[in-house]
Amino acid sequence: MTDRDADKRLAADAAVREIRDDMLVGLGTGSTAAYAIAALAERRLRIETVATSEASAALARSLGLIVRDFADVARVDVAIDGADAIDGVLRAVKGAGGAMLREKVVATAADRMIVIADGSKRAERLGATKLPIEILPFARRFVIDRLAPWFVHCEERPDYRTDNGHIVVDGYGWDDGAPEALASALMAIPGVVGHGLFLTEIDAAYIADNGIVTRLERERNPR
Ligand SMILES: O=C[C@H](O)[C@H](O)[C@H](O)COP(=O)(O)O
Repeated sequence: MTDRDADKRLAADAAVREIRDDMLVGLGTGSTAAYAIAALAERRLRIETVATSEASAALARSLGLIVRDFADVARVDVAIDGADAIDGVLRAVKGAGGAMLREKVVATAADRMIVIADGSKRAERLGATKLPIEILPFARRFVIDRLAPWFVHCEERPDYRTDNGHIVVDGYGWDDGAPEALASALMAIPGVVGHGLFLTEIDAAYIADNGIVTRLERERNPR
């Protein structure tokens, strides 16, 4: 296990310690979230889960966790998920694994949303990280054209579909001075179904650097 993987596991273990019997837990997607899923399974709590991707659902079930269909769920107690970049005020970019739309739904449904990460994910500025945008395939060309003013360049992921059957375009070189404006502008383009900017959803983060876990809490939750 690399140091980075060890830190992912430490952050995941710390977050999973918040989980209690009878909770409904949102399972994130990606390599860090996978450590949380494994840690949850190891604890053998009396919990149920919902998953933000088919991959996480399959992993959780293979480890013996109960995974409910989120379509039948209105709220979640705690969601635990990774991030591609997270800043000091708990704003994040997610979606390198293409799961950002379901992740945002589950994060918003959760009373408490916890990000887990190794220290490489700390970011002074979010704009240095590519921003994934999920797009209705029908609107592909139209949306890419409308995205152009907001990014230095955009790249469509080749031969790729999300669990929702959509395509993903990664936007590089974006102005992170007013991310709320970018988030609103993206969602105002018909055919954009989601994006990886998480500006208000995250309540806490456990970030592990070289074996030391730091917990960050949102001081004032504007939701
Ligand atoms: O779509 C993927 C998710 O947003 C992941 O949570 C994110 O990309 C972090 O993944 P990892 O823990 O593998 O770096």
